[in-house]
Amino acid sequence: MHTHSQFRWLVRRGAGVACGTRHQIWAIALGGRSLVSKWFSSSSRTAMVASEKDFENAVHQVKLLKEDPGNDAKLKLYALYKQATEGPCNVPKPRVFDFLGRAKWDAWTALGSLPKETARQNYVDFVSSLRPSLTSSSGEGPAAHRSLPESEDVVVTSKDSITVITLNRPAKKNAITYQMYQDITLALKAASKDNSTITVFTGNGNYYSSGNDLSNFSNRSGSLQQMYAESALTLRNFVDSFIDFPKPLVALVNGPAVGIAVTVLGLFDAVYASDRATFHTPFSSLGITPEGCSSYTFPKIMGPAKAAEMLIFGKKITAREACAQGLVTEVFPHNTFQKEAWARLTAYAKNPPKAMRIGKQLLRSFGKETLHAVNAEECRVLQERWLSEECVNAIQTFFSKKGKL
Ligand SMILES: CCCCC/C=C/CC(=O)SCCNC(=O)CCNC(=O)[C@H](O)C(C)(C)COP(=O)(O)OP(=O)(O)OC[C@H]1O[C@@H](n2cnc3c(N)ncnc32)[C@H](O)[C@@H]1OP(=O)(O)O
Repeated sequence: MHTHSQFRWLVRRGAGVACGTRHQIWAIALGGRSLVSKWFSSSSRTAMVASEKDFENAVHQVKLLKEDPGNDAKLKLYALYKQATEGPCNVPKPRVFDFLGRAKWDAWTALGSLPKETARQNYVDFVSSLRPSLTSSSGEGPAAHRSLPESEDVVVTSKDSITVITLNRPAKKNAITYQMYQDITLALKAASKDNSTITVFTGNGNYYSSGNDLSNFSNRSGSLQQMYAESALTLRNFVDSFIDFPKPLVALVNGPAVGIAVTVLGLFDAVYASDRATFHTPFSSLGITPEGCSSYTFPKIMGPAKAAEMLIFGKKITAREACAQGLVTEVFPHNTFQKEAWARLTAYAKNPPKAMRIGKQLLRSFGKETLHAVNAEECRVLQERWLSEECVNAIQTFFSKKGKL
C-alpha cells in the first residue's frame, strides 16, 4: 500500500498535475477507476454511454472519498482517466528503475485502443462501485452496485467460518467464461470483507477447471482491438484480486486443472489435490503465453527448469508430481479427498483470524508490487498473442473438434 505522499508523487508524474491537496490528487486518480466497471455487465456496457457531466460528477465524487482505495485501484483510476481524457497511451515507456512510472504506463497502455467514451463510462461505473453512496446522477446500471456474483456458474457458500467459491459449470469442465472472471473477482472482493477466516476455491464435477473458455473471444461484440483490450483488463483485474486477497486462500483441486486454473495456484496459500487431479498449462500449443503471475511464481516455486517444462513445453503433471515440485501442498486419495481436506480446513478455520491474516501479510506483502508488475506485463503480452495467427488457428482447431489437449 502506498502512502499518500507516494501516491501524490505517482499522480504528479503520470498526469502532469501539480502536487496539491489530497482532493486534487483524488480528482486525478479517479480518472483510472472505471476499468473495473466494464467487467460488471456486458449489457450495461453496451447500453450506456456516460455523458461529460457524469464523468465530471464521478471525478468530483472521488474528491469526496475519505478512505484510501489502495494503490492498485488508484493505478486503475489513473489509467482510465488518462484514456478517457487523452485516448491511448502516447508517451514513451519510463526507464527501467522508474517502477511507479512504469506501473502507471503499463496500466494506461493495457487499455490499448479502448475508446474514450468506453473509458469514461467505465470510470463512472467504477467510481459508483467503489462507494455506492456516491453515485452519479444518471447513467448508472444495476451491475455497478453488485457485490456478489449473479451467475450460477460461480457459487458462493459459507461453511464453518469458511467462504467457498465453487466453479459450477460441470458440463463444460468448469471452463471460465468472461462473466465468470468478473464474478470471481467480485466474489473474492466480497470474501475479503466478510467474516470468514479462510476462503476456499473448488470445482463442481469431475474437473477442477479446464481454464479459459475458448469461446470467450467468439461470442462478444465490438472490434477485435477493443475486445482484446477489455479482456486483458478483465484478466488483470481477476489476477489482481488473488494477489491482493488478504486472508488465507486454499484451493481444493478436485480433478484436472488447465491453463489459468493452474497458474493462479501460485498465488494461493495452500493447494490440496485429489490424486485424480492433473496440472496442465498448454500455452504454447494454443499460441499464447503464461499468465496468473506464473512466469514469476512458478520458477520461484519449482525452479526454472521445471517451470519451463510446464509453461513453455506444456508438460502435464500429476498431483503427486505437482506436490513434489511444491505447487501442491498435499495429495489425498480421491475417495477420501473431500472428507480429509474438509477436516483439515475446519480445524484450521478455528485459528484466531487476525493472526492468520497478519501471518499471511508477512509471508506475502513484500512481493506484492512485483506481482502486480508481472501481472500487468503478462496481460500486455497476451493481448498481442490473442491477435496472432498461432492463437486464432489453435482455437479454431479446438472448436472444429480436431484438437484436444
Ligand atoms: C478474459 C480472458 C482471459 C483469458 C485468460 C487466459 C487463460 C489461458 C488458459 O486458460 S489456456 C487453457 C484453455 N483450455 C483449454 O485449452 C482446454 C480445452 N478443452 C479440452 O482440451 C478438453 O475439453 C478437455 C481435455 C478439458 C476435456 O476433454 P473431454 O473429452 O473430457 O471433454 P469435452 O472436450 O467433451 O468437454 C466437454 C464440453 O466442455 C467444453 N469445454 C471444455 N473445456 C472447454 C474450454 N476451455 N473452453 C470452451 N469449452 C470447453 C467442450 O467443448 C465440450 O462442449 P460440448 O459438450 O458442447 O461439445
